[in-house]
Amino acid sequence: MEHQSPCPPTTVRRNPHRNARKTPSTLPPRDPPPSAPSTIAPFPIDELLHADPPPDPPRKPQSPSENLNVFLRIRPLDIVPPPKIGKNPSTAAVKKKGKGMSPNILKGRNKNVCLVMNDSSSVTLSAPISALESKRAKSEVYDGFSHVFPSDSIQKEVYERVMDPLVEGFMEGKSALLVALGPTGSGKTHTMFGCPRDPGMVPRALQKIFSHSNESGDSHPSRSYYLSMFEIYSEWGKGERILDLSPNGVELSLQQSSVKGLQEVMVCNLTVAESLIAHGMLKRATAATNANNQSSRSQCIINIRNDLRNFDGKKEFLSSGAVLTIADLAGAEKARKTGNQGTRLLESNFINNTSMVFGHCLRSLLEHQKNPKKPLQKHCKNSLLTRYLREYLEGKKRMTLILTVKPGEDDYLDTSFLLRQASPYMKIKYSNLEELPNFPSLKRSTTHSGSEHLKRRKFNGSDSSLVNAVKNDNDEVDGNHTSEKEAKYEKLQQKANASPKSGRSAHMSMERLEDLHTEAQRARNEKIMLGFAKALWNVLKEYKQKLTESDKDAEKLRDALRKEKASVSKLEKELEELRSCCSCCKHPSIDDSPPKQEPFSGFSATGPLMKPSVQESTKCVDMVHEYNNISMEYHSDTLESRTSTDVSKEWAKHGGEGFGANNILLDEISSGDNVGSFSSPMVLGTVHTEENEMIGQMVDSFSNIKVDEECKSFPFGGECLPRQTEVKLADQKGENLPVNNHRVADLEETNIQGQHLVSTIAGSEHSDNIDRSSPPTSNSGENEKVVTCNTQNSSLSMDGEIMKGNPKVSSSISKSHPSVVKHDGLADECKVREPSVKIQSPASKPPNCRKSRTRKLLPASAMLLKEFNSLEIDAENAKENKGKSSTKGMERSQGSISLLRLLNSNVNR
Ligand SMILES: Nc1ncnc2c1ncn2[C@@H]1O[C@H](COP(=O)(O)OP(=O)(O)OP(=O)(O)O)[C@@H](O)[C@H]1O
Repeated sequence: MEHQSPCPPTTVRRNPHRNARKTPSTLPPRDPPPSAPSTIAPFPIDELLHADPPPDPPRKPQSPSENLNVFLRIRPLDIVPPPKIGKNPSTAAVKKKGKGMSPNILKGRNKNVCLVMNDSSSVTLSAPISALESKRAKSEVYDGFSHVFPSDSIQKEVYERVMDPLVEGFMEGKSALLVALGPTGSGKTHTMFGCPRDPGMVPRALQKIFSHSNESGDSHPSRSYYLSMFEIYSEWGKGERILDLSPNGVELSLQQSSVKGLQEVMVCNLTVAESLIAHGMLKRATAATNANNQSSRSQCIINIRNDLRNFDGKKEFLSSGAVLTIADLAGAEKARKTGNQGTRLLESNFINNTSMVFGHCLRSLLEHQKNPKKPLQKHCKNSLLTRYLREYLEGKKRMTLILTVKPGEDDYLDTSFLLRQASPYMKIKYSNLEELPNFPSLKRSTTHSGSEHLKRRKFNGSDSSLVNAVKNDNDEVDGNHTSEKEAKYEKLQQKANASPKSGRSAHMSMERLEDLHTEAQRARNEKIMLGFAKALWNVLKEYKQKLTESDKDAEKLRDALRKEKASVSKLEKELEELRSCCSCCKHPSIDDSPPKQEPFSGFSATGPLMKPSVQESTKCVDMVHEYNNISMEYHSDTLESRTSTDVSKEWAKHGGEGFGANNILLDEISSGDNVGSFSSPMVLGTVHTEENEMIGQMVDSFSNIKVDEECKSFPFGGECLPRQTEVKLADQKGENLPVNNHRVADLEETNIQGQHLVSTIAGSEHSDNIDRSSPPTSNSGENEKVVTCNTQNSSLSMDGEIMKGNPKVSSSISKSHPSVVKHDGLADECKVREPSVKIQSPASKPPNCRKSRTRKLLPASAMLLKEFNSLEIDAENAKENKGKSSTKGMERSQGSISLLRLLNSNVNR
């Protein structure tokens, strides 16, 4: 029974291509595709899976004008799929399988594929039935790949096609970048790193590099390589981070397009390099998902830098600074397929976002190249990966892409997405960038338009004169000429483009041109550094100037401070001297330094009141002034310090000259101006010596005298001349009499002024209760009695009032004269003086005392008489006492006698 063979279920009639892209016309012509019809006839899938790949086209040398190389690698289909997370408890066993990275191909288990290889540069993507919305089949042809690696391709083949040209270029000094793109589990990591049994691109590249180095080790001893490895990851979705995958690597940061702090390990042999790579792979973040049991969760980047230090003199190596970069990106993944949750889901977002940004950058570059008016979008700044690969993504450096896909029907959407996204990249064109690496002028110009790249690429540099001109210009290090050099270089390129030449001479010229550009770059760097140094120098100069000014100001301040200190010390010295003088003044020697005629302001002898008296008075007036000074000193601050000896000496010195009535003092006292200060307890309370006591008594006596300005009876000068006449009379009458008795008797017997004088001495001028009826006596004893009686009366009669009026002053006075009370005569005098002082005190004065004051001065002779009496009493009492003061009293008595004699003689004259 013959059965009609049914229509094969796997036969799918697909619609004609809708989005299939023809090979770009700019691509080099490839071998005619075996069969790339627009409509694919139904064919068994087994044929597709197990059919031999079409013969590879002959390998052509990479043209400088070729487009972006995009390779496609199809992962084997029959690999044991990873167990579902959480459903299979034996995950560890599965992981162990996966770790072995040996494809466990289950032949015939899943023969439904969606991607078939048409030829070495094209594939056809057929949508599975389940994915079709309608019954109409859908297939897409993607052509134009640099090469398509079938599922059974081996690592070596991939390396030779993809990596080896880059390594060779790297060895020649050309930087290169290889990026693996593809959905999760598509074999990116396997392609890049492989396994020990089947190493991937990186191990093979290292093997090639070091084998080449070993072969030419003797001739190029200066060549060295540095390896660095880092990953960009996202932890808990908190942004991107960079981790150094080298041993002792730490977290890094990205500045501009360079990773700051990235460790570069110098590798001198393959073993070291492989161990570093293995260590980095162990350190790299991976996790198991439903799509891949060891899924990469980060973007891993490996840099191999070729550092060529010297030249061998024969061959010129331009590999200095060339970097070979290999990037294994984490594959885009769908949460539905991976089953990611939580952290894995956040990582998926980061991975998908990075892949999307990467694609945006390349698409923007492509659009910009198509239409130069369209600006290059700045998508690179949206992720660390694109920022790091910015120069590549902006078309400044050549890069290579290898796409890994899974051919299964289940992976149709992922594969379709990747092919649709990446197939346009094949149209990205590169100018001759690799031949002119790291040229600043070129870097700037490439950002403007792609047409300039073409111009540079066509440059053959055969015009040696122009090259020499540029070289000569480059010899100048002056940075100002660098821009001119660059301009000349641009002109040079334009002229060279106008007359292109080919062949070996053009290539050599290009190499020389590279040297010139290297020198130009050096000069530009020097210019930049020179400008920076100048700016820094200017700033330092400004700071130095400011510092100098500040130092000057500080020096001025220091000088001023020194002066101030000197003045302060000087003042302190003066103060000390004054203090020492004060202490010395406590024991002044008047004999050695007689007081000068510089009256104290409050006791000035040259005041308006005293002027007429000075002119008209006799020497006695001068003596009064003399005493004025003495008294001034006495009352200023030497009152308490002057010893009896000093006073006696002064007394003896002045003899009859220096002793006299202190008119000014009297004036001041009687006017009440200085009563307060004069009668201050502080001053008077410090008087303890006999001399001070005596002087105090004298001053007190003076204070009793009131100058009657209205009566004009001042005895010595001016208006008081009548008194002086009366004094003369008294003097004429009592020549041989004792001075005291004579004076007192004369005064009391002959004129009213005498009585007035006596009463004034007694301080009874203003006292109404003084007994004025006491009869005067003519003998000395009576006189003395009268005086005593008068004084006693006055004192008795005054005491009560005064004590009431100013007990404080009275108390102070009594304290200041403690010894006076012991002697009757002196006590009487004191009793007389005490109330008189009190009478003159402000407290006892009437309110209008100052306006209606009367000044009445005693003749100096009267006062001297009074004092003389006291001295006599002192002399008599001295015998009863210890005898010390008697001698002094006698001296003073003698001085007083001589003084009185002199006074009398002056008066007589
Ligand atoms: N060409 C191949 N031949 C044999 N096995 C392969 C091939 N490609 C991938 N595999 C296997 O597939 C599994 C996943 O591969 P790999 O981890 O390289 O995928 P991936 O693209 O890096 O995934 P992810 O993006 O998640 O890291 C590995 O077990 C690997 O051994």
